[in-house]
Amino acid sequence: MPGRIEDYALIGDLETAALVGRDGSIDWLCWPRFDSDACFAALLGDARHGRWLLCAADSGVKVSRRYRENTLILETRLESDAGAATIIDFMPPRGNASDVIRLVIGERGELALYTELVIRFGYGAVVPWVTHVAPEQWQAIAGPDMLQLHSDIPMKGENLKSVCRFTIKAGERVSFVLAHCPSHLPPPKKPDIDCALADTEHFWREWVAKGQHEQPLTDAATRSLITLRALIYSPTGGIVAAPTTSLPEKIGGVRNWDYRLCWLRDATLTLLAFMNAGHFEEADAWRHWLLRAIAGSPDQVQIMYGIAGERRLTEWEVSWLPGYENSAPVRIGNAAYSQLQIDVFGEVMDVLHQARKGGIATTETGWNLQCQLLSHLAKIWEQPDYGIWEVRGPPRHFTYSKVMAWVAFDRAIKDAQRYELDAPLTEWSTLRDRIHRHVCERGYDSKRNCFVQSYGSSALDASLLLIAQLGFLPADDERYLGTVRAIEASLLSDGFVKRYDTQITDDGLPPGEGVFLPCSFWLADAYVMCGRLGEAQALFDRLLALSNDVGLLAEEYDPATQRLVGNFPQAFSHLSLVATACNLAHAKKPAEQRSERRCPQDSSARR
Ligand SMILES: OC[C@H]1O[C@H](O[C@H]2O[C@H](CO)[C@@H](O)[C@H](O)[C@H]2O)[C@H](O)[C@@H](O)[C@@H]1O
Repeated sequence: MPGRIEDYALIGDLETAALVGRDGSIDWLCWPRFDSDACFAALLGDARHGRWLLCAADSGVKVSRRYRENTLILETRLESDAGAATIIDFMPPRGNASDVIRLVIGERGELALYTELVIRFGYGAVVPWVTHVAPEQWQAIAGPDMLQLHSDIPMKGENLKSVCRFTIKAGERVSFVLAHCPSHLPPPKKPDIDCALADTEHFWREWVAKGQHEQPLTDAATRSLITLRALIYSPTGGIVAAPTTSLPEKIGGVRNWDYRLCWLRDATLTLLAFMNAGHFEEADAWRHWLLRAIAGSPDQVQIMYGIAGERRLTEWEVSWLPGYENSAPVRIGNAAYSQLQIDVFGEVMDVLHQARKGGIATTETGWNLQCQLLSHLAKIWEQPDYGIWEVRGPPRHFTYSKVMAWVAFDRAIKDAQRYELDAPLTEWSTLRDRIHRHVCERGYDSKRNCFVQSYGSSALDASLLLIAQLGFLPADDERYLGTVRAIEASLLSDGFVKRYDTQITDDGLPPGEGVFLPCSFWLADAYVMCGRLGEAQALFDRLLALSNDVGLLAEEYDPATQRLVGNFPQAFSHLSLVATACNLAHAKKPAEQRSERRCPQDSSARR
């Protein structure tokens, strides 16, 4: 059985990532890309679906973990009366080869360790052809893929696995390097482990140091930024929402989705987090990714793409995997890619607006594309859509979608005015005002004094917490304050926020899921906006306490079982953490709405 979701830590090489359990088992790894087939899929089944275990051979050994400071290098310390050792797990940022390196260092006395490598390509289905090239070198081949293992100690084949029990003494080191390469090419050379470790450490420390922020970031925000950076597919700048598929939003349920894709929403919000923390390089790379991905006819813009901008993301179910703790189905691809979600236009315009303010150059082509997107939005904003939550029930007029249509025109107008860009300003301004009236008339319930999830509905929706931060209404507007109160009264579970009530809203799925962590951060942001700083800090602290021992968060949390649920680690949760950390850092000054947020490099001169 796989571990609990919070038992996993992330390592990655900026093109893919692996999950390492507290028990020393790598239970998830898709190679060579985030969205490739997994060769270790025990996470969604069991050891027979592929994993790589490296752990103490005997029971009674204490385990503790941490990341080496400001890096993605994982250190798992094993300790018993007999001895102590540390396992260092890491993936060097991708060069010519892609490696998982596991280095065991004996520190005291002696410890018995055990390793077991089970390679199953094709999401746990395909048993490879394994050959013994040299005493300490193995190759596993199936179709297009080859894995090569170099180990300092001999492994032996046993029941379609490679296994070894060994002892490590104080001062000794044992290393394992597992590399992926296409099976038609010569296998890569074994890297120098010390150089690879030093380079990896240098890469991450340097990246962290590049951020420019007015106040020092907290450790939690830094860990979130490192996690977000690890979710960027470096060759293209595309960002996955999470490195996993089908970790359930409810254990045993069907709300299991593939997140190894690039959502415009999640990616733009990630970019806002990076820009808040002064990381502009990634913002620029993603802006280029975006312009390539959405290039073409504006009426064909999708809400998500593959990491290289692929458009066909057909969803299918993996019949041979039982799913995480039997939460079936396991899905690959995501049918939501063809949905209309109007908020995405607002998110894209907002991030491009923030990028310009951050001094990231805009091109004429980029601005033309924005203008075309807006002329398309002008035609469709009144249509019902599937909303930010991508409901699989009927489309409707989601209030948040319309608010974001307002955001789209608002930000473009501001850019056109500030940077003197060519634009139909009168037309856009008229439309912006019309959308505002539309939302205030039809998305607002005057009897209950709150905005509602969709026009005509009585349901509430946590996305409406963003209304003030987006600049749609001031935070002291009675309608906004009433919405915050209504959400506090109806959508809280153990003080955390559900995105909506799955018993009331027909989202096309059986009801029941955890609290959605980004929404809980939004409530903390709303408290900041409303001047309720003590409550904001208290909620933020409670949210931080949900992160696991190495600072990672899933998409959701189940207060009943006190477990993290949903895909892991989830960009949406971590980017929201960074945003709230920044809001709290600025909270002593008047709260700033997102539309007016200052950027460390804010300069209209740098276009
Ligand atoms: O629960 C329904 C939907 O759940 C997923 O969407 C959620 O995750 C996305 C990526 O983080 C996020 O952008 C969206 O706002 C969330 O609701 C899933 O990907 C959908 O297919 C599914 O319908």
